[in-house]
Amino acid sequence: MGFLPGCEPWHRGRAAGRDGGADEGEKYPMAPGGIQGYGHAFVFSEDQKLDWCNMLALGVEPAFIRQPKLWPTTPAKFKETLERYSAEIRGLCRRLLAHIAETLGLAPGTFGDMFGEAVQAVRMNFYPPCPRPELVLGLSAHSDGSAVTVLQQDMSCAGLQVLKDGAWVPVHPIPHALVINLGDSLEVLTNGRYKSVEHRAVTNSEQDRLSLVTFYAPAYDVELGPLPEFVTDEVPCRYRRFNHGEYSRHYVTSRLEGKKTLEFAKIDQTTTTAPEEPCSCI
Ligand SMILES: O=C(O)CCC(=O)C(=O)O
Ligand SMILES: [Fe+2]
Repeated sequence: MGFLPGCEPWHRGRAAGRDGGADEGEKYPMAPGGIQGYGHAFVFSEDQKLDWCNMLALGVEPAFIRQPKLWPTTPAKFKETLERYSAEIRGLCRRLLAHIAETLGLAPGTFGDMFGEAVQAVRMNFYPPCPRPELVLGLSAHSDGSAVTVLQQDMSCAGLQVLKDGAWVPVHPIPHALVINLGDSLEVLTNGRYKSVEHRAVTNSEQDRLSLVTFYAPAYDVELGPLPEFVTDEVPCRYRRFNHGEYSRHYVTSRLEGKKTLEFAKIDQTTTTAPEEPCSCI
């Protein structure tokens, strides 16, 4: 699979202003505090050190989350290409979730049935070469607020790293391979059996880098909480129940700071007194 032909030139050439024209991205600005459009997301203060990344972020499904004015009109096939790509990735996410359910001893349709009309968003991250890569990250450490994330990265250089056993491990691009990250929804639903992966992107001084990322998450009105199968005497309920839309809002209004966002849902395990009501799970 190519790197989304038809969309890449927009991002790599035009958005960076290197075709001699105006920066196309300025036509689709991400509003302050917004999450769709072109610019910097997760910026909440003027003195915040910005990540070395320009992103074009677009809600794709369901249709009501789309902001058509923020969809680039050049190249002409941008919309058609992104829609075709997104439909394929949507099918892939559904299949992945069915297999993930099976690995957990659940019926394959468990997540599909639960997620309703799943939310799908895409982000094209562009990391320009950075003269001092040791001073700034391309994208700060975080876990994704999705259930699964499908990531396509530039073949020309590595940049993605995952945190494994306390060390940052590079995820080297493999030709024709997609990277699948588990997101926070699955960590909550499995009561921590599966963990959302903490990851970040680093920059380099030599080359720019692109990544194309699809986030696939439950519909906003879905209530999440650990499934009863994963709550036992040995593994008590670690997350409270919450509405996914509520979590999404919390996620996009918080800085990227490791897995801190998930604290929103965590039950404090250090309390020794029994909760007044037993943990109510789905
Ligand atoms: O650029 C990358 O490889 C990471 C992107 C990422 O983690 C994200 O957009 O959430
Ligand atoms: Fe991510």
